Amino acid sequence: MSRIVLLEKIHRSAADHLKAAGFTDIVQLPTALKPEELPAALDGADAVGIRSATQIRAASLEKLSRLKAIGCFCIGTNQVDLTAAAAKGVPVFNAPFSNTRSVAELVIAQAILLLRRIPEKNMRTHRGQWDKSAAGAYEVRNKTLGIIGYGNIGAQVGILAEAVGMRVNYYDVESKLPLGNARPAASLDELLASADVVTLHVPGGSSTENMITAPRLAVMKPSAVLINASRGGVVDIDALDAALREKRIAGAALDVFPKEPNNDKEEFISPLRGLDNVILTPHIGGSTEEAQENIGREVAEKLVRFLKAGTTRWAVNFPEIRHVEKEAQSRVLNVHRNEPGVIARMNADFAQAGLNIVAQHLQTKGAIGYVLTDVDAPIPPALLQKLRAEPATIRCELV
Ligand SMILES: NC(=O)C1=CN([C@@H]2O[C@H](COP(=O)(O)OP(=O)(O)OC[C@H]3O[C@@H](n4cnc5c(N)ncnc54)[C@H](O)[C@@H]3O)[C@@H](O)[C@H]2O)C=CC1
Ligand SMILES: O=C(O)C(=O)COP(=O)(O)O
Repeated sequence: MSRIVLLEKIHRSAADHLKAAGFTDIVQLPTALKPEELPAALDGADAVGIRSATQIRAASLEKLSRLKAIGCFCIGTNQVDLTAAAAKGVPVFNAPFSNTRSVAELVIAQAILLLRRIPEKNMRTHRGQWDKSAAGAYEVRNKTLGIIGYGNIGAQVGILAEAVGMRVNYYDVESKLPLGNARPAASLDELLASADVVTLHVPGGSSTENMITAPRLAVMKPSAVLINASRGGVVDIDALDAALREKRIAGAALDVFPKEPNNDKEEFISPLRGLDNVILTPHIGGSTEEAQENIGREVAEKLVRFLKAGTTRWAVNFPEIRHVEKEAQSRVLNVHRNEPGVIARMNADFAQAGLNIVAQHLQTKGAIGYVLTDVDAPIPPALLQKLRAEPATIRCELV
């Protein structure tokens, strides 16, 4: 029976779904793990569930030889080395839409709070000051929202922003169909210069690392505010700190940080702590009851389908095979290097063992080939060994 380890307080809906599907060996841990803690914690694990904080890089994957699947119980997957995982025959799943709305609602709330200077007013009122003044406080109506990254979250933020009367501009590296009255900007700087509220919704990783630096912040209006609920590395935090302290921009709301604590015992360290015009939240953009319950169920279902049937629909790094139940007594899962002749040789091995193939499902993605073969007989251990010994084989197992 497969062992599944769930980290980072994944919602109980995940364990409930896994148990209902017959998986009883479930280990649940409340925190993220550091790379050096992974081998011991995941010893014997067939699948692991993480959220955004646990980094699974190539070096860790090398040590996790039994691991067959990774479930990211969130949207972002930049915390996993997707290429290294695919090369080890490990599909990675996520929940690409489940917390979109939660992030979009938070961003709209932050836009309103920042333009009304609520963070400062809140701090002052807590300190006993009665700063009843309209100076520098604005409605969001008729203001321009600049969205960087017009994907699932960015587009939904745009729709909600129009509902409160904002004009919406967006910038994306891909050509995107504008929703509502949103308008694409010709360049990042054009978008930054036009916006009263700038909000970031790009993926993390090397392509967006330090996308917002001092020269980019200098293009923004002094009255504008910046919201980042994407990934901490997207903004050069020292440059932002300087821009805020020198009042070169009016405020910021940050939900994500270059360095985030792994658990609630570790202190959160940031130069932005204590600034009155900044909203800081502990990476809770997607942390609503609704989103977490949905995510738990959705990713658990993907893991169940993979562990029980080998199907990989919605895997983010792997050839996708649509869900089909086992159509015969045995199903052989084979991950291999995508090169000519592999399937022919494999099928010859089945034929030599006197086995008739009932159904076969093949997909490839880049360097990786993936095939499920259904046979109406038990698979002899010698055949399994032979298939595993094929030079192009990365992983070959019964499901
Ligand atoms: N704060 C939180 O709790 C949460 C944060 N997130 C973060 O939000 C990110 C975005 O999520 P989705 O909208 O679902 O992803 P998505 O993949 O639907 O959209 C990302 C968009 O960014 C665009 N993009 C990529 N590189 C770009 C660049 N250099 N410049 C401009 N545009 C670029 C893509 O073309 C795409 O349209 C996730 O990758 C994740 O890191 C997601 C959920 C919760
Ligand atoms: O969904 C995402 O990408 C997020 O950033 C949310 O991460 P979390 O599950 O809250 O650690």
